[in-house]
Amino acid sequence: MPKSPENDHMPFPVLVGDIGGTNARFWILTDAHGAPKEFPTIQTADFPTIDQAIQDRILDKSGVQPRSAILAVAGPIKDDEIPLTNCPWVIRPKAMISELGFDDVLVVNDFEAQALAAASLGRDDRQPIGALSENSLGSRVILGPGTGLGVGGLLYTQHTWFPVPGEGGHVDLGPRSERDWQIFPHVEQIDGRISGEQILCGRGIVHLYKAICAADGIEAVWTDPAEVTQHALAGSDPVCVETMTLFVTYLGRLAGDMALVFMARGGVFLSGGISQRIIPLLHKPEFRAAFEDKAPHSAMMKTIPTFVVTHPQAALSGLSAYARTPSSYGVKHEGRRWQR
Ligand SMILES: Nc1ncnc2c1ncn2[C@@H]1O[C@H](COP(=O)(O)OP(=O)(O)OP(=O)(O)O)[C@@H](O)[C@H]1O
Repeated sequence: MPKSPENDHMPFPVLVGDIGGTNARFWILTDAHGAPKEFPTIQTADFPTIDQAIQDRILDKSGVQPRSAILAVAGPIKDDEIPLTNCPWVIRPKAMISELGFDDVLVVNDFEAQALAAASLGRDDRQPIGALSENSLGSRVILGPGTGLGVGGLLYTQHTWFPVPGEGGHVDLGPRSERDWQIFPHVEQIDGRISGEQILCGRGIVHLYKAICAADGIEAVWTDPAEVTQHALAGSDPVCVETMTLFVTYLGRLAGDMALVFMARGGVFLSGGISQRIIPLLHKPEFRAAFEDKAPHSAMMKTIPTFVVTHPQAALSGLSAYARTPSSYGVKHEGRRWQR
């Protein structure tokens, strides 16, 4: 099993990687200060193993042999073999050390990487939703609707950022308004319940759209989430407009709940593939209204800023910030760091 040395930094050059189901993205940091060396995004389907992808597209192209790797992956890290969700790649840190020449490999959760980004992103890397554009040095939350719904916390205490990976996308989402009560009986359930991820992700958009059609007794036309958002943005289909109005309402409601849990005075950050594509819809009043509608704490909620993360490689930026100044972050190494 892996060793558990805490608080020592990963030796440079460091390969940072964000390994998703569809795409894998990598940078090499040669030292703690210089700009990262960037590489084109790799489609995971193009290589049978992550090791081949790293060898062909990074090591053979770079001229720099990284000494260590920090990889962010979707899913739990429990063993020496880490399978990825939605892709046949398996991360084998021991083989990366013996065959690819690394001395040190750390594997973290993808929403931990996103949370690290929320600690370090500058003003140019985010767009405020609502009137508040500044944020204080305080705990934060990151929510990412994409293929699923990822949620991460970022606690700030004792001058240190502690990312908290969790499964917040699977909390219950309940009906609230009269219209919700008409629609929710038609939303597809998972084991008899409606979790956040049943609505607040790509396939969730289609679930919600179909539920509205069923509630109103009309025929569903669209089957792709991108079709629904495009018609909502263009105002060309009233059911799509309602779907996305309710989508941002429920996203605001859940974001507000997570802000309450983490007392996220430093703000809530929306990441994932969908948030950036629906920014005009998030700017409509419903998102913030639902976010703030948290009696008896509505006044406090009005003081919490909300942002869309616009940095194209937020997870890599978070991992890089950690690699450069590890002492600013409380990132657990135990059980997920392997050394030569
Ligand atoms: N324009 C759009 N509007 C709404 N949903 C979209 C749009 N484009 C893509 N999607 C949906 O977003 C989801 C993909 O999100 P995202 O790009 O965040 O993936 P991801 O989970 O980060 O992927 P990976 O696992 O490869 O990192 C899919 O369900 C897709 O159908």
